[in-house]
Amino acid sequence: MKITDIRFGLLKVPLKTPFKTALRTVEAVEDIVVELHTDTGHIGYGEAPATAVITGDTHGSILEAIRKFIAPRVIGQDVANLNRITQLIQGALEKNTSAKAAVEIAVYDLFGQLYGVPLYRMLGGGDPVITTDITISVDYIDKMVADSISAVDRGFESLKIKVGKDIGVDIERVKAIYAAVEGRALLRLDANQGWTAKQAVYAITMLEEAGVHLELVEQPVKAQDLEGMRYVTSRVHTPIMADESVFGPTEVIDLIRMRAADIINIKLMKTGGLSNAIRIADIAALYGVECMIGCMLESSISVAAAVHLAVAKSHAITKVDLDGPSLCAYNPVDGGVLFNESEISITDAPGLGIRSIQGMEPIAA
Ligand SMILES: C[C@H](N)C(=O)N[C@@H](CCC(=O)O)C(=O)O
Ligand SMILES: [Mg+2]
Repeated sequence: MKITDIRFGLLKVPLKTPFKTALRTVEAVEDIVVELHTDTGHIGYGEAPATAVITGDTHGSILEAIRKFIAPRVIGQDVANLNRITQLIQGALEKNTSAKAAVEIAVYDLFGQLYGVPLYRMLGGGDPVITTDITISVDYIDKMVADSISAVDRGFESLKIKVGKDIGVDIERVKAIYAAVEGRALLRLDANQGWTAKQAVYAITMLEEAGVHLELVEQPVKAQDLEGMRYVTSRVHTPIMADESVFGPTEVIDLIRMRAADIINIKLMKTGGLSNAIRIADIAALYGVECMIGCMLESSISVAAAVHLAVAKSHAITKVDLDGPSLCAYNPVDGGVLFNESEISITDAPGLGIRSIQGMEPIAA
């Protein structure tokens, strides 16, 4: 099975409700879809969101990186040589992790199709059902409490509460939500870099002393502030998770050696796809560090790849934040992984199992 062509589309799917973090507010998923065509007629699918405030990637940069640097290396390659292709993709240019991820995901999809089995089995197998949390956007306290109760009523047992806007209000936000859902859901906080190290220690300590149990706090301080991450991690009881601070395997090794976080959030759009995500899960497991699998604002195309990875690497990936498809007003994908509120399950279809994608605008190759 040889890769013969690469095609692009723009996928726009409105969100059920605006997604608000300390970094940005978004009303729709607007992602670049990549199709890899082959001489056997099989098509591999990938997807890349333009999360400029986190990865630096824009629609323009994703398309340019693939057209000029990645596609010339990938076209003509035999899908059976998976490791050679992933090396070609990763070595095509620096950074541009979302572009690399979209193409890598499509190659792994084809690799599964080549052997006629779902991707997670090619990655080592596992139990093909996982449970995700759901994000509660940062907002007025009453709205966040109502959104949290509604999520718990829909069956979510883990809530990812966005904070990082105003330290005093953040503490009140979390106390109010905890009082409303205590015993029905675990709370994870994500400050998306919105606090200083001292503010983070203050807020987390206040919540600990008030008896609010938090499963973890994600990325309390600026991405580059690894000393700040270590400062917070060493001063609170609540586990601290690194998200924007770590993209690839070498950063993960540095972070673990510094003891700058207790948990790592792996996202395919930060790692450049599955090959580095697999490395991170294996490195973390070696050091006995737990991982979360997360996503950006992505539909069920690229999130499907993250689900397959989570199933195959469940010894290392113990926490799941793959709520992108649940945040969308509808699922544009026919086939693929099944997203049913908190429960995500994989079918027996080969690769990612995607049959077609509705409502894409074609983009010239
Ligand atoms: C969607 C997911 N639950 C999430 O919160 N992901 C990111 C932010 C993604 C974005 O801004 O597009 C995170 O910070 O964990
Ligand atoms: Mg995060």
